Amino acid sequence: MNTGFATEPWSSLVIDDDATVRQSLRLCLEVEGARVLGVATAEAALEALERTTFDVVFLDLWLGAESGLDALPDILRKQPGIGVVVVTAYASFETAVQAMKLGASDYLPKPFTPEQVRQAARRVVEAKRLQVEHARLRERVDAGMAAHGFESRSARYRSFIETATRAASADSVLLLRGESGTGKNVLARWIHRTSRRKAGPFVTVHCPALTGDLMTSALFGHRKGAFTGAVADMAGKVEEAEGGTLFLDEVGDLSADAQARLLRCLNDRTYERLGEARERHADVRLVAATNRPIEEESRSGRFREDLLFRLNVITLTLPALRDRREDVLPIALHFLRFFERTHGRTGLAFRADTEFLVTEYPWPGNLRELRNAIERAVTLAPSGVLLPEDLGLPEADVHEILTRQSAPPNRRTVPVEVGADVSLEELEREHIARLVARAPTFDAAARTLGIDITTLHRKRKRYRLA
Ligand SMILES: Nc1ncnc2c1ncn2[C@@H]1O[C@H](COP(=O)(O)OP(=O)(O)OP(=O)(O)O)[C@@H](O)[C@H]1O
Repeated sequence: MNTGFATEPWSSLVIDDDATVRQSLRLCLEVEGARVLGVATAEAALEALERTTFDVVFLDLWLGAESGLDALPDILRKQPGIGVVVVTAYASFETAVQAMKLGASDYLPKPFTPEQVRQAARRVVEAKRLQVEHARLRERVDAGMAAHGFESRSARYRSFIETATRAASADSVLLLRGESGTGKNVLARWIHRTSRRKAGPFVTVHCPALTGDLMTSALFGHRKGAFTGAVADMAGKVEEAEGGTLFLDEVGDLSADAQARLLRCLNDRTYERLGEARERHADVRLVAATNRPIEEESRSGRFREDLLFRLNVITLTLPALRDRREDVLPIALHFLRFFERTHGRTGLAFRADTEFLVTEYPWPGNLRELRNAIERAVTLAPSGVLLPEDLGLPEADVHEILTRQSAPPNRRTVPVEVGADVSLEELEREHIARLVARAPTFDAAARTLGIDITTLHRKRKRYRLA
């Protein structure tokens, strides 16, 4: 009978050198709907973790001659974020603290009751479910935020989006490139939504999170018993994405085996689950992304050249934020309005020097860094007027940019005139100053200059014009 607290199937790895304890933990957990794998040694546990993801691990702190505490960091490295409950007959406050410091989620003293096991498993599984839910909500927030995020004043970016729109409808393999935080994940999701596969699923695989057989089985699935730890048949992400789009983030991190299988899947649309002879057909559109120079990895033999050719048919390279400066302020204002709503604040505005900083800062972390800075300011700023320090940017950069802003314009002997020995900036400043002085309104001045009103205000601030 399954009296389980979890509505979805979940799995547990029990690591204990005592077969009786393994058996009693198995019984307690199976009643709760878990699929359980029991192993006696740390080595067997690490091997199982290499191949299968588990929701919760029960780890005995005394594994014969081995110490469970020593194995704990390796377990957490194999599957970052996995919940580990440490179990021991020699419960002491110090070992508990030590285990928690090393990253354990909970502590179970021996002898335990079925109710204690159930409670410990429930806490870990529910915390994990909440994390997944949080990530899902975050993705929806990002997708919602991006609804206006493809509008642009930059001719270069607009032409990029036009190309991306054409590529989206083509149903071919796409490779998205660009620095970290330029929006490859958001673009991939948008490509899916605008493609003819939009009614199908969109499935993301973050390749660096997977290694070895675990990667192959996560992508292509496995058959029960295919390896230690394969406690049930499992479909892979390729199957999950059937009829839709499979997004491989950081594709350069694919293992050699996964690369070979993916190439075959792209070439003849077939694959097999690990440990199964049955050939399956895949109707999936592949979108891959990388922020690394994958050609170098191909030259060094880490990434198959034939797969790179296959992925590289249509490449979309997202520009860095510093290469589309005209978009920075409108996007920052978009984020400001967005976070105002989500944080229940109103009437927030950048002070003039904050606006100057937002426009001039190079944003090496691109859209992600901009979004985080604005969210931080909206969350922490004590007043409605956002100050430069509210953005939490590196102090040296802030100082350098704000010094530039407050530097008095050079006293010069040469009059600022067309054809004189002056820079374009000085000419622009002078031209805007004279036009604004004589135009009846800022709107009229902007029209004459052929720029929009926001750009005019930005330039007035930048040149410190009245
Ligand atoms: N078009 C957009 N409009 C508004 N915000 C965006 C847009 N694209 C991305 N962002 C913001 O930037 C953040 C980072 O985007 P994303 O994760 O897509 O970048 P990435 O290039 O895939 O980064 P990495 O290479 O580090 O995985 C998103 O969480 C979102 O907040």
